[in-house]
Amino acid sequence: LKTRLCEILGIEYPILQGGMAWIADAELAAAVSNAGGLGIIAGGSRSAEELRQEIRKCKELTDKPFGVNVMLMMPNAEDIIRVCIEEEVPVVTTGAGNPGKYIPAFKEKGIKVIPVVASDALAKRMERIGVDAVVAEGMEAGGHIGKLTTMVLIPSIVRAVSIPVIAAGGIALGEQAAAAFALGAEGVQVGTRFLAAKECNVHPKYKEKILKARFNQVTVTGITTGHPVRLIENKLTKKFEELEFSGAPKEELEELGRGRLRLAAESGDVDWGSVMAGQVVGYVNKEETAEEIIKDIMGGAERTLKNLCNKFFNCEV
Ligand SMILES: O=C(O)COc1ccc(-c2c[nH]c(CNC(=O)Nc3ncc(Sc4ccccn4)s3)n2)cc1
Repeated sequence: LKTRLCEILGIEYPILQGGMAWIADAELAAAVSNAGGLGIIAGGSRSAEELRQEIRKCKELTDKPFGVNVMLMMPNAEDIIRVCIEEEVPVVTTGAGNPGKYIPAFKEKGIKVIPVVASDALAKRMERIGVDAVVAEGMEAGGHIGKLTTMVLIPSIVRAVSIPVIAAGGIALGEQAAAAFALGAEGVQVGTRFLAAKECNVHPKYKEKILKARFNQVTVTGITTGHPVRLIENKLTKKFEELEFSGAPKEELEELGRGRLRLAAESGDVDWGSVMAGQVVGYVNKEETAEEIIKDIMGGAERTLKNLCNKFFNCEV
C-alpha cells in the first residue's frame, strides 16, 4: 500500500508515529523508521541541547528518514527549530501553532515540514506557503484535542488542499487506517498504540495503564477551560472534574494540569499524573515491537481495502 507520502518522505509505509511529548525518544523513533514508517522524536519536552543528543542518537540507530515534533507554543520552540535545522533533521512535524515564519529556513535545508492543522483555513494557508503535507487530528486522539472527529474532519481537509493529508486520532487498527484512506487521507499518524511498543521508554506504570484501560475509562477534562485533554481516568481527573463542575477559576484548573504528563510518563505517578491516551486505548492490550505494530496496521489496511473491493464490486484483487 503506497501513497504520494511514501515518495515525499522516502518511507516504505504511509504511517507516522506521533511525536508525543515526554514519551517519544530516539529509540522509539528509530524502531518505527527501521520498520518502514516515519519515527518522530518529541521536541516538546526537551531543551535544545537534549534534543540535539536525541537526534544524533537516532542517526546512530537508523539510516532511514525520521522526524522531530516541534510544539510551537513552547517557550524554547525557536531553539528547538534551530537545532532541527543545524542537525539537518529529514522531517519536522509541528503542533499547537502556525509554523509559517519558519518554512523558508526549513525548505532551504530540504527539510520536509508537516504541520498539524486545526482547520481547513489553516490547511490552505500552510499549502500556500509550501508545506509538504498536513496532519489532521480528530478528537478521538489522546492529549490536547480539537472539536471534530476524524470521520468528519478528514474529508474537509482533503477537499481544502491538494497536498497529502495524514489522518490522526482514533487509528490503531488496520480497518481504521483503511477508513482513513477511504476518507481521502494518504497517510496515518498513530500515537496510543505506539505508546505500548516494546521500544517505547515511557514509565512501565504508564504502559501498564494503557494495556489495561477499557474504552469507558477514557475521559476528557478541561472542556470548560477551552483546552480539552483526553486521558485515562484516575485520581487527578476526578479531582479536576470536581473543581471544574464546582466552578473553580480557569487559572486554578490550568495550574492543576501543569506538568502532570511528565509526572505520569517519567515518574510513573499514574494516580496524580496525566495518563494521556486516545479512545483506541481499549484495543491496545499487549506490548508489541514497532515492526509488529506497523505490519499489523498496514497489512490490515491492505486486506480490508481488498476485501471491500471483492465484496462490493467483484473485483479480484
Ligand atoms: O491558527 C493557529 O495559529 C493555531 O494553529 C493550531 C492550533 C492548534 C493545533 C493543534 C491541535 N492539536 C495539535 C497537535 N496535537 C497536540 O499537540 N497534542 C498534544 N497532546 C498533549 C500535549 S502535552 C504538551 C506538551 C508540550 C506542550 C504542551 N502540551 S500536546 N496541534 C495546531 C495548529
